[in-house]
Amino acid sequence: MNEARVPAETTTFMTDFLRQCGGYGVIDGGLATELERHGADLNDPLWSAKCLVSSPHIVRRVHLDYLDAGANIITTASYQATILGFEAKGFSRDESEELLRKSVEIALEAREIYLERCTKDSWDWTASERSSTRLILVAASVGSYGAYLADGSEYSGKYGDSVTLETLKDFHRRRVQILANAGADLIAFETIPNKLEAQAYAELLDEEGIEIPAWFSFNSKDGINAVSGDSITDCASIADASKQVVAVGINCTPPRYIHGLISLIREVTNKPIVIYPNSGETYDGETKQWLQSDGMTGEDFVSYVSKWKEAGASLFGGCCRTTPNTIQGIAKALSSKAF
Ligand code: MET
Ligand SMILES: [Zn+2]
Repeated sequence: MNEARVPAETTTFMTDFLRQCGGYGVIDGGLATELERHGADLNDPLWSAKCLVSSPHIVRRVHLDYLDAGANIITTASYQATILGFEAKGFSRDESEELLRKSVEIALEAREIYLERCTKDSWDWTASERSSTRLILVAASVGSYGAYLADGSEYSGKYGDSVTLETLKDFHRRRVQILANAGADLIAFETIPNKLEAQAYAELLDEEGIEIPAWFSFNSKDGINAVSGDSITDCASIADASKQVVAVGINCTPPRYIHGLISLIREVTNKPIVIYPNSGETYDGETKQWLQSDGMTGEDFVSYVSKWKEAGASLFGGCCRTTPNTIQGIAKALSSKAF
């Protein structure tokens, strides 16, 4: 680890942000599934990144809906945006890189529109003071190699023996560089299925001298391990060891597993814990449909947020199939508690 290159402000980036927000941060909810609710057809290897090409206005609209719902952090539509993915669609290398930048630009634009609107709408001094101090971060989403494969392997984490640490680093390198230089405040490495990919991200951040911080967020389907079977404590330890990682956690995982996972992660790190579960429904890759399963519903999910905060998490949002309503519920639940 080349600590000399990690800016001093990176170390305290998230704790400073959380302090300024009153101790916790609200993240947005599902982006891709919300784009679908707005009529986007994402049945495509690019998934949500398809909208960067076909309907950037819907992406901006959804970012704005989440800001209106109370989110302090919005994540870009770059989850499944990759240079190889765009090239497979016939875009040139330059055009592909431009589309990555565009994902960040749309989110920055939404933030600007939102803040401007707040200032205009404010009718008294108190309101304008409040809106001008509302902190909003743009997190550039990076989905896993498995997400690019678009074969559901971000939910198995099994890439086969031919995929090595170097394969993963080479796959993500240019994409991470571009997103880091596009004006985002941090990188959200999301739905990380295994240790190998976490290690690849940690090494990339270090070797490429990436100047913005990052969070690492894993997914689980048993409440103990990442989806690949690697233990969640091993995964979180890799995140803990990277100076540029400012929060560690779980996303796109059923709400019923979250409490236990927070406790496991807390055993190996003192970094802020980020959680943004999915709605608890399960995705059937064959039929391409979401199925309601037993356990918590979206409403229960919101009522558990304060428990998750007590267990040690400090950044809360939603993943697939959660909506601006979910985020509004989370924001309300947190603001009504005296923590
Ligand atoms: C499969 S997890 C997807 C995460 C991404 N940020 C989204 O909400 O679209
Ligand atoms: Zn998800």
